[in-house]
Amino acid sequence: MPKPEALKIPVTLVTGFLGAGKTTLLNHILRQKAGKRVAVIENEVGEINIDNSLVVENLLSKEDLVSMDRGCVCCSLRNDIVGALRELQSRATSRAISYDAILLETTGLADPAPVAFTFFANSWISANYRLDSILCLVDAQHLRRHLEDAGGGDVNEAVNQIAFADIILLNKIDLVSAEELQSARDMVRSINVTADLVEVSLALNEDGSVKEGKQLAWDRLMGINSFSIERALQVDPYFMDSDSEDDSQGDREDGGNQPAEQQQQQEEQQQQGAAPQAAAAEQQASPAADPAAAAASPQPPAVGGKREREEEEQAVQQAADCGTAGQDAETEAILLKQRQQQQAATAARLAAQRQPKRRRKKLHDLSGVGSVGITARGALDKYRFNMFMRDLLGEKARDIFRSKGVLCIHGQEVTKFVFQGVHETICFGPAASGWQPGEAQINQVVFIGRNLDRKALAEGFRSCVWVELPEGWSEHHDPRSKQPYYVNSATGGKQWQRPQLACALVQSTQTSHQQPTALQPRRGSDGETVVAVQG
Ligand SMILES: Nc1nc2c(ncn2[C@@H]2O[C@H](COP(=O)(O)OP(=O)(O)OP(=O)(O)O)[C@@H](O)[C@H]2O)c(=O)[nH]1
Repeated sequence: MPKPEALKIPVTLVTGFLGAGKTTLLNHILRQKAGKRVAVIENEVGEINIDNSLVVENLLSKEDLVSMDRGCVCCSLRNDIVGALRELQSRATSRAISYDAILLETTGLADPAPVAFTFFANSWISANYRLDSILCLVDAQHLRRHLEDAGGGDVNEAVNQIAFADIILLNKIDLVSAEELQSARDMVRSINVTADLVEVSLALNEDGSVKEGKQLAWDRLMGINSFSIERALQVDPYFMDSDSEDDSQGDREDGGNQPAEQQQQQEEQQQQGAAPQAAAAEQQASPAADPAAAAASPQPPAVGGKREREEEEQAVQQAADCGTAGQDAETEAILLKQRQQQQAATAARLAAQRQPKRRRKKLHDLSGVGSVGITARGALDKYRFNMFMRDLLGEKARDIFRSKGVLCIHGQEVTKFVFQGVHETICFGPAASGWQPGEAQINQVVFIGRNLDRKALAEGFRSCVWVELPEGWSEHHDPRSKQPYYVNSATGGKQWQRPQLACALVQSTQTSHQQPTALQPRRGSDGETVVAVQG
């Protein structure tokens, strides 16, 4: 039984290309909270989830975060959205709390359309949740590059993300000139003319306020009810068509444990034109499902041909006219409800009218684009790490869309460091909160990009692990360049090159999950210190 719209939990879909500022925005929203209980669903493309720990510190409880780490939500994980929402629901029930809002952060490579579609196609989700808005972060500094060659596949997801957005946050305006900002603005508007466009710089000041751009108040972003199926259909006429054999699996009260027979029946029904989403949307549209709305709206919503559409448009116009005449809150609530019903009716009509044709099979061809996650135990030599990143990005900044990690630096082991890279722009500094009790002080990095060489990256990164110098040698730093040099106390000799003895014997792992368990210095047969990675 669907809940009345007002009782459904609003879900904000946060999209935006890799590194555009989605997690930063989440933290900005979570810091404000405005007395609300917010849950977060994270989906990261990287093999190691770095963002979780960066978000969790702003949540009321760790339990309010669910991760979907098995892949990109738009390609393979749509049923996982059902699973994630169910997980949050069961955690909330066991703690006797309820959520005022849910933020769903997609990966930077996700197409928002199939994710949004799930909120209408799945009857359990549409009965309990409503898609409040699609909020897209755009990186003003890298937008042109992202639009030109994001992903390298047939579809540029950066374009899709902007096209489907209800609100666009043109972010990082602190990093661009006035001309570059104007050009970014024009590029965004050439893709989406209707979205609310807000220019911001979300990198926060010490006090948590947003730098430069306007303060982004909670109610500018949350609970704004701005998602519109009509607009989504304008962007993609096949929005309401499924592109996945799996869609039906999550579309049940039992969350997906339906017997095969029943499933087959459902598929047959779909083939006969009785699309379940149409029925669900119709049910949602029916005032009978919501007594308050029924009282407010004596006429059932129109579902059908041109005449009904005209009636709908008239009703919308009337509602708008009433609104401009300055109505009280109750009337505004009724008008809002009518709008929602009309939207649902439109969705139902369009879904019922169209032969249930599968949405084009995913063109999200990310061939050559992937992620490499690397774990290294032992504190890192800061200088080597800097050099490694400098050389890597100097050579491959165009292909490495995103890099991020959590690091333990030699000599500063008590501090948890975070590094964030978007192409060649790198930020490095202490994390907002340090290592948690029981948290392993290990280095974890993720590189996301095109044609990544896993072995070379793993070897390069692990060679940055600090290892003891051989006896008699000490490390010093040039006061100007900060470059380390080495002094042999026995001979008094100095050299820039680190004494050869300390070389890491690195094994690259097949997957990031296959982490080395220990990194222990030992003596090599020739007396050299080597570091053996025990996998
Ligand atoms: N200068 C500047 N940096 C920003 C701004 N917003 C975000 N950043 C930085 O950009 C980097 C990426 O930000 P994230 O919020 O992690 O981006 P994201 O979209 O969540 O990244 P992925 O989840 O990996 O796609 C971080 O180093 C942020 O601190 C901004 O307005 N100005």
